[in-house]
Amino acid sequence: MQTCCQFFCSSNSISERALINALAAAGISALSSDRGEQKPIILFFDKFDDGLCERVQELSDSGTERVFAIASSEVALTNADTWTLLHAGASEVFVWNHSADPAAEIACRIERWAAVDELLESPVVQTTLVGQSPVWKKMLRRIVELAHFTNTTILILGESGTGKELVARLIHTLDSRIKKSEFVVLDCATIVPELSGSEFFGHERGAFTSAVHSRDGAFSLADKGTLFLDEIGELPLPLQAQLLRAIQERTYKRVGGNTWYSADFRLVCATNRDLFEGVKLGEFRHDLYYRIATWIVRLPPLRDRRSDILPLARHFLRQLRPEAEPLDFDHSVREYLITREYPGNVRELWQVIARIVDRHVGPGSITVGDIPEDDRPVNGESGTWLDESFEQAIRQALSSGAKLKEIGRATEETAVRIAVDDEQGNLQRAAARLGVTDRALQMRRASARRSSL
Ligand SMILES: Nc1ncnc2c1ncn2[C@@H]1O[C@H](COP(=O)(O)OP(=O)(O)OP(=O)(O)O)[C@@H](O)[C@H]1O
Repeated sequence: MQTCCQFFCSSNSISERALINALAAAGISALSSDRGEQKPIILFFDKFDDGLCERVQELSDSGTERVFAIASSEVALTNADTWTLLHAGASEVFVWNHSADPAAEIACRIERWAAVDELLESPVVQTTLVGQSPVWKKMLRRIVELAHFTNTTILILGESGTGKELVARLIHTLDSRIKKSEFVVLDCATIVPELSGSEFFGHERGAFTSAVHSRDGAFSLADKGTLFLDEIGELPLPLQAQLLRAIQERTYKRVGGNTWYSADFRLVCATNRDLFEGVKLGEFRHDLYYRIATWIVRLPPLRDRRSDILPLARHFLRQLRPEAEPLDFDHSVREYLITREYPGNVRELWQVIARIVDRHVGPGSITVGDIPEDDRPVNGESGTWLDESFEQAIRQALSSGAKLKEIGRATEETAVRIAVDDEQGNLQRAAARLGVTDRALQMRRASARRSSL
């Protein structure tokens, strides 16, 4: 498979041509100039220094998601440097001669990343889980990779309404096991303790008074499929003990039976609780925790991905009016949706849109009059952006040594980025929101790009 990357060499010990030839032999065509494309980038260096780190940071901040930092020799890279580069945003850091064929190693990684990105952009992902914000995409990329290339156990953490169940279903959909079977959901918050054994393990006929027939439980139903234990943080301690063996060994006995059965399932659990805190408080068994938390994925709350609000709102609008002509929100409604608080996260946004749709009539855009009275901001609620969190951010900037010019520039750049993201790249609309001309916005963006290079 022919793959492509950008390539920057600041090494004197290996010639750029020799590296490009080695990469080409492994099927990677390396472009040595910056074409502004979102290709993986290889930074080849002789010496770790602050400049290298800043370069990695800039690339990663500007949206380049795959950066290789490759040292020409072991002396160029200490362990501490490796971690510093990873924290700055590098996806991979290694020494060129760490293996017999380093170019092939790079090719393997690029190939995997390309496969993950292809899945990420596929209709099955894009039409179920809406969101393009960097924090969301980063999380989703991890999910997609785990779902498709492994059958590992995954614990999904996140506030209520952040999409945990949807993500669990996506994991099942993308699971590449041959002969994959069902997605089985068990809500641990609603299990009646007396019937819990039967719910999980099934029962034999006559196992208890109402057991007139034998019955399969969740472990059996999920055989060759996925078992999703929702709200696992609500599971009472005695039940946690009962589940240990079945989860560890994938074997269980039905209630009232003596035969051991085995079930081959992928386990996905979700909770909005801080499970690790629960372990410390003795509310959640630590041995169970370590069995379900092979991989932990944290879903961001909606307030941390505000640029996804409008795309989500438009997605719900289409879902709620499948037959109708496409509609959009007018400027004030867009502003309202973006700035409103959503303690119930995406579910709350869905409900707001559902209420707006209930009220809307006519073919024109959705306007503020469509927002139900109870959802409208009370007087004085808008314009509260100069609040404590704003002060806190400025305080942090000052205490980390940032000067007024730098703070001003960062604030402007952030406002521009948010407006452009919120308006999905429509520069005219972003300029109108920012109160500048299109041309002024374009110039600002160009100068921000230049200063980040
Ligand atoms: N990224 C998303 N794209 C589209 N719809 C979403 C997204 N995230 C959540 N939703 C929708 O929001 C609602 C809540 O999602 P879901 O039930 O998966 O959340 P949850 O985290 O499991 O909630 P809870 O903890 O309360 O069970 C659903 O209607 C779901 O379809």
